[in-house]
Amino acid sequence: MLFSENYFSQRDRQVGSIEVICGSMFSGKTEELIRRMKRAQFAKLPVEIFKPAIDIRYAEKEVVSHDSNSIPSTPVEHSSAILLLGGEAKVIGIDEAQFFDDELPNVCIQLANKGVRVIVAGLDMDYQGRPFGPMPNIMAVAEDVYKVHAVCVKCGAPANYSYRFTKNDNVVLLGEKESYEPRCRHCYFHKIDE
Ligand SMILES: Nc1ncnc2c1ncn2[C@@H]1O[C@H](COP(=O)(O)OP(=O)(O)O)[C@@H](O)[C@H]1O
Ligand SMILES: Cc1cn([C@H]2C[C@H](O)[C@@H](COP(=O)(O)O)O2)c(=O)[nH]c1=O
Ligand SMILES: [Zn+2]
Repeated sequence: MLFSENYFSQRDRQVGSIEVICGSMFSGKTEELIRRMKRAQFAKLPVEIFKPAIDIRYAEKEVVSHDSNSIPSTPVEHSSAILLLGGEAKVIGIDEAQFFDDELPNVCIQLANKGVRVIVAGLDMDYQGRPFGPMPNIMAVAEDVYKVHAVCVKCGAPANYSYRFTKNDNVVLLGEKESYEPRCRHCYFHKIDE
C-alpha cells in the first residue's frame, strides 16, 4: 500500500504529511497528482489545488496533464497565499512547485503540522540537470518522495532528464514538445543527434 493512502489513520489523529512527486518533463507527475487528488475527493475530503500563476500553458485555472487530464486549481503569485487560501482543506495539492519561491518548504511544513496532507509535484532538475528551485528542500522535509520517469525519446529507456533544444539560457522557459524532450542519462549527456 502506498504511504499516501495510509496517512490519516494513526490512533484516530489526523496526521499531516508532505508527499513529493518528482521527475523529468512528461514523466507523469501531473497525472499522479490528479490521481491522488481525485481519490481524496472520492473520500469526501475537502481539497484545494494550487499552481504558480506564471504557469499558463494549458489553462489559467486548471492543472492539466500532457494527456489532457485536468482538475480545477487556484493560481497564486507567492507560496504564502497557499496558507491564506487553503481554508479548511484536508488535502492540498501543489503543481509545478519548481517555479515557487524559497518559502514553499516552510509553507508545506506549516500546513502538514496543522494536519494537512500536502502533495507537491514538480521538476526535480532543470534543463541543465541542476536541482530546480525549492524542490530539493521540499524533498528533504517530505515523508515520502515518489520519482516518476518518462520514456527517453531517443532510445526508449526510462528518462530522468529534460533536454532543452531551444537556444535560451534562462532557467525558466515555459514550453512543451517544441522546446523539450525527455531523455535517459546516456542520451542526455552524449547529446545524441542534437
Ligand atoms: N516520452 C514520453 N514519455 C512518457 N510519457 C509521454 C512522453 N511523451 C508524451 N507523454 C505523455 O505525457 C503524459 C504525462 O503527462 P504529465 O502527467 O503532464 O507529465 P509531467 O507533469 O511529468 O510533465 C503521459 O501519460 C503520456 O501521455
Ligand atoms: C526543464 C525545464 C522546464 N521548464 C518549464 C517547461 C514547462 O513549462 C515546465 C515543466 O512542465 P511539466 O509539467 O513538468 O512538463 O517547466 C523550465 O522553465 N525550465 C527548465 O529548465
Ligand atoms: Zn536514451
